[in-house]
Amino acid sequence: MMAGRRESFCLIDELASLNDRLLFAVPKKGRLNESALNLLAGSDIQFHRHNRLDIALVKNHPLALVFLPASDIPVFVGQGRVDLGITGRDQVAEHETEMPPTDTTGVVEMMDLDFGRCKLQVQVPERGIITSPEQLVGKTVATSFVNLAEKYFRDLENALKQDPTDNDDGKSALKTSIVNLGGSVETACALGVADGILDLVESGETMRVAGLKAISTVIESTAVLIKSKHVSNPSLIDLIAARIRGVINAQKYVLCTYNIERPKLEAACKITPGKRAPTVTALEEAGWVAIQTMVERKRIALVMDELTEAGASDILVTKIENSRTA
Ligand SMILES: Nc1ncnc2c1ncn2[C@@H]1O[C@H](COP(=O)(O)OP(=O)(O)OP(=O)(O)O)[C@@H](O)[C@H]1O
Ligand SMILES: O=P(O)(O)OC[C@H]1O[C@H](OP(=O)(O)OP(=O)(O)O)[C@H](O)[C@@H]1O
Repeated sequence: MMAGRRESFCLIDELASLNDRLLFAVPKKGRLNESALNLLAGSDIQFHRHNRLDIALVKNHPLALVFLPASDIPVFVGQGRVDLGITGRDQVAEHETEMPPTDTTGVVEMMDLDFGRCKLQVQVPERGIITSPEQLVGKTVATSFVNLAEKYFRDLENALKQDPTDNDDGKSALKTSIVNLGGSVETACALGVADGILDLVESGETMRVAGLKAISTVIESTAVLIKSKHVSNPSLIDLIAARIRGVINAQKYVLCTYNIERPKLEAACKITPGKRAPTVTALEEAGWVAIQTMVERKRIALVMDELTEAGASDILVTKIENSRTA
């Protein structure tokens, strides 16, 4: 209790002290929280968050972080109440299905952040008789993505109505009912709440353990940086975006250096073309050059094999701490 009284920060006081600070929404919990915070740390956005307070002033920029559920971030940014945000593309799509963007509302996607990769998939019991989403028409589907589910099944229902090959076994008149669940959606079929679900899949482990299989993909998602259509300080937004891009590129690429005889240079450059072009430096030893180039981290083992095959030697791979590239 004493600690609570000593640290008597409250949301209203913090809001009053925001002045002209740009507001940046960050997922307050869940799957995107840790990676988003790592991205801010890598971008040198320094803040101290008081216990339970969902606003934190950034020490080294005229910026304040607002910690919100990932699903609410498109609402705040879309209305221009918050300038920037990190959330999933699936959450943006869910919001925009309910509230289609206009010239002045809705969000602008600035950057793919390369984490939080998952698919929103229609799933049904593995041992059941349903093998296609059309067979779910007229049945019950549980999800946290009610707007995307409504749209997906309304579109399916309309397509079935218009299908001339449909010998109308009654499906065309049917309406699929969508049940809104807050979480643990994968339990809905086993517990008799729904015939199928619409839920996120990353590794597939949750789906497998629940005895479900995917029969269709509604959307593929990653975390994205979004901005509002009413940004107050575009130069600060650009600075923050450039820093975040630097951190992402540093995570995505490694620096590869190697030596090669000049006649083999052209073949080697085809293997490692770099982001713009490889840096080629003459070596003291006649006929040899050194190459320095950025390579996608996920391809580096294959690239090293191919370089060795092409005659490269002294291949070194180093981590990039940060970067600014076009
Ligand atoms: N298994 C996963 N792998 C990768 N990304 C995921 C995964 N599950 C969710 N995400 C991404 O993280 C976002 C937030 O999902 P999460 O389940 O963490 O929500 P949350 O903020 O905890 O909210 P709640 O649990 O209240 O629905 C999703 O919209 C999606 O973009
Ligand atoms: O394919 P997987 O790697 O198993 O991940 C998929 C699971 O992750 C998410 O749920 P989360 O664990 O965040 O909890 P929730 O069910 O409460 O949303 C999602 O809703 C799936 O249930």
